[in-house]
Amino acid sequence: MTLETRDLAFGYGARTVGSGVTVTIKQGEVLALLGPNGAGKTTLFKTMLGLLAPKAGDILLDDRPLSAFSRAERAKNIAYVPQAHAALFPFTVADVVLMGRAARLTPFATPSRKDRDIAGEALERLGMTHLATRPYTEISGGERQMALIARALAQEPKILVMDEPTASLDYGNQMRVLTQIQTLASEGMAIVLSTHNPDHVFMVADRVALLHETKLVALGAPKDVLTAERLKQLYDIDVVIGTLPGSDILSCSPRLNPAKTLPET
Ligand SMILES: Nc1ncnc2c1ncn2[C@@H]1O[C@H](COP(=O)(O)OP(=O)(O)OP(=O)(O)O)[C@@H](O)[C@H]1O
Repeated sequence: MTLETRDLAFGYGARTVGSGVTVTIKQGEVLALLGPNGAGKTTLFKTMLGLLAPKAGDILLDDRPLSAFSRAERAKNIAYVPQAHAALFPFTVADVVLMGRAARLTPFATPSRKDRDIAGEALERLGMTHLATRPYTEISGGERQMALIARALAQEPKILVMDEPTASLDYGNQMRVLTQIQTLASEGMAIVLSTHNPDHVFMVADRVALLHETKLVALGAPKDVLTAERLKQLYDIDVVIGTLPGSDILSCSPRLNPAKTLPET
């Protein structure tokens, strides 16, 4: 299954946040989206998911307009992991993950043994089984993030869209989630994720797209796109990029500049 945007413009009300985004995400591929705070990554994702109406352009799922798919059909194919927010209702973690099965149930049907097993497997995959009976309102932000990833896996989607999936996770869970992303892609899932960490892009992404000043300024293999010049352009930070002894994965070493002040927001 492929998800494609053609000359997509997106935004809120009268305001266009970004435009001219043309990209195709294919089965088995990890595409990372990188861009400064406020660049429009979440807005682009919500538009690609059909949660926000496009301002211009097209979104196609397997060459068919996304708008031609029912909500249930979309949910069977595409799962979304939003950034974790404070929860309102004290569902257990197991129930939150089971909600990922909703798109696969007929109206008013209750989840079957199989649905519970799949939700249980998703929790296990992320090492979350010990939290299954805890209220979702009484776990940490990082644990909520992991539960939302498990919920998306329980949905058994073909395409997974993840908004900063490692943002609130400890170092170990960041690597566990990145490992799962790699495994899911090798099993054929298409994954689009946003991140603020270029090292994570080098670790798992096949391609990276850079969103800057309302445009997609670059799209390609991480080693070609994520250069010191580009990162300077995006973040106004000097970095050295290279491989450490014993590793064949590129990583960034930023240089701190005490003379620099914080930009005004
Ligand atoms: N609900 C909204 N209504 C109007 N404008 C919004 C809304 N949500 C976000 N924006 C604005 O749209 C722009 C893009 O926001 P968005 O959340 O998509 O950026 P982002 O790249 O995901 O940022 P971050 O890296 O900080 O999460 C920002 O200028 C933001 O202030």
